[in-house]
Amino acid sequence: MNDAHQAVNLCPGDEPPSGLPIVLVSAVALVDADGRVLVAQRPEGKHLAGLWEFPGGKVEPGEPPELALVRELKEELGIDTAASCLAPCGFVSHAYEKFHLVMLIFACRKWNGRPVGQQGQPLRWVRVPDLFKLDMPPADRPVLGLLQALL
Ligand SMILES: Nc1nc2c([nH]c(=O)n2[C@@H]2O[C@H](COP(=O)(O)OP(=O)(O)OP(=O)(O)O)[C@@H](O)[C@H]2O)c(=O)[nH]1
Ligand SMILES: [Mg+2]
Repeated sequence: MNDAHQAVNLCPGDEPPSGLPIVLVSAVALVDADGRVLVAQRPEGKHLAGLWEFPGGKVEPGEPPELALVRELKEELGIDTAASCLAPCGFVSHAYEKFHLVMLIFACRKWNGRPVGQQGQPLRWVRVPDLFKLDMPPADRPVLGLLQALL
């Protein structure tokens, strides 16, 4: 056991603040009746184009994260849901080259409508163990562990 007065360095990899802007994103694990999760392929021309992601997007200033996600799900997938249908799962914090991403992850099992990529982005329903085989953004890896534990 650690002596309370003893200096310990538990996090030797910690670095000083990077000065990168923080970007807050809300994203969702949309879960169907078979326990599969929806992923979308990021459109051409966007950061990390071609990778499979959890639908969602940037939280606007003053916007509650749940409402940002309800808005994004309408814009990106054409489905309707509500803040009360979003269960917080966790978050990831990841430094990209030009910004630091803080992404809140919600699970959602109730929505109206059939998800269709509104910018033509391909969609796939994937079992959680199979998510590990997909090409996803580097920030998303810890999310898979979260989903494995929770779903
Ligand atoms: N939606 C989403 N964004 C992710 C994931 N993983 C990840 O690193 N991101 C990053 O989070 C950032 C913001 O996401 P976004 O591009 O969906 O934002 P958005 O829908 O508001 O798009 P816009 O800025 O073109 O309007 C992007 O740089 C994206 O690469 C993920 O699983 N889902
Ligand atoms: Mg988006």
